[in-house]
Amino acid sequence: MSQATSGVGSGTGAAAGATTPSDFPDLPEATVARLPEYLRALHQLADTGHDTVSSEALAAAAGVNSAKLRKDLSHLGSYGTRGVGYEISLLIAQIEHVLGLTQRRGVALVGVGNLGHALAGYAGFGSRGFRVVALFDADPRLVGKTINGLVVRHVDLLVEFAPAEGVAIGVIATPASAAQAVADMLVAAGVTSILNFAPCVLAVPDGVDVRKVDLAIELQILSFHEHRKSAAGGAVAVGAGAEALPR
Ligand SMILES: NC(=O)c1ccc[n+]([C@@H]2O[C@H](COP(=O)([O-])OP(=O)(O)OC[C@H]3O[C@@H](n4cnc5c(N)ncnc54)[C@H](O)[C@@H]3O)[C@@H](O)[C@H]2O)c1
Repeated sequence: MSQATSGVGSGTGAAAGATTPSDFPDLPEATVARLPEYLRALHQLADTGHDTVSSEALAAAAGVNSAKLRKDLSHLGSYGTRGVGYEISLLIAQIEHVLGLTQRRGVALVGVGNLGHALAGYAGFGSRGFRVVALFDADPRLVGKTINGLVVRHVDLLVEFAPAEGVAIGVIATPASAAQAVADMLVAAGVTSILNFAPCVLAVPDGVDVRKVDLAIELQILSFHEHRKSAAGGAVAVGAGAEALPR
């Protein structure tokens, strides 16, 4: 099993269409996590009429340093051309190929409360290679409702319907107390990739990948940096914009 918290994540040597993820068995996880950033930046550059981009400009657009970007892309066999840079369309095709984005993957959302409802209507999935194909919830008041053209089914039907709907990735947006049971259902339905928004650790069998998104963790990390900055500045314990918690 692999479980990770997100926070993050041409003059090409290898032809884009000829590569598969198994061609890159040693691709570092940190590089994989940065590829979507490069892809986003490359699409933006292509949309604004650019054909080529220097490593410095692409690195700036992706928010990384250019040495790291060149190293990342060298793992894919992309070295750019001196004086020209990377050919944008080729690099897009290659990164999409490595990330397996050449086919649109079906996503099931489980839990369509505040967060799940918002995710169900998120246009960014479609434009980035994903399609929400099924919605599940346990609340009888939600079951049968249509959200963004999809009918909410009872979660008890997940194992039956997920394979039929071509679900490749399950997104859990239920309370933490329900998340493990939902993960078990997704696994029973043959889903091997799970994005977990619930604040808990999931136990899954080998071969199932779980990524966790937790905005509170990101805020806590920022809080640590705020805390350190105020300590360095000799400020009082409660900094600007902060309020003491009740004891
Ligand atoms: N990761 C983040 O950054 C982040 C941000 C906000 C919320 N969350 C988490 O996301 C989850 C959802 O938050 P929310 O605000 O949408 O809560 P919510 O209460 O509005 O929605 C939860 C939904 O899950 C459904 N549900 C409960 N048990 C279920 C089950 N066994 N099977 C299927 N559906 C079930 C409920 O009926 C409800 O519709 C919570 O765990 C919350 O802590 C995470």
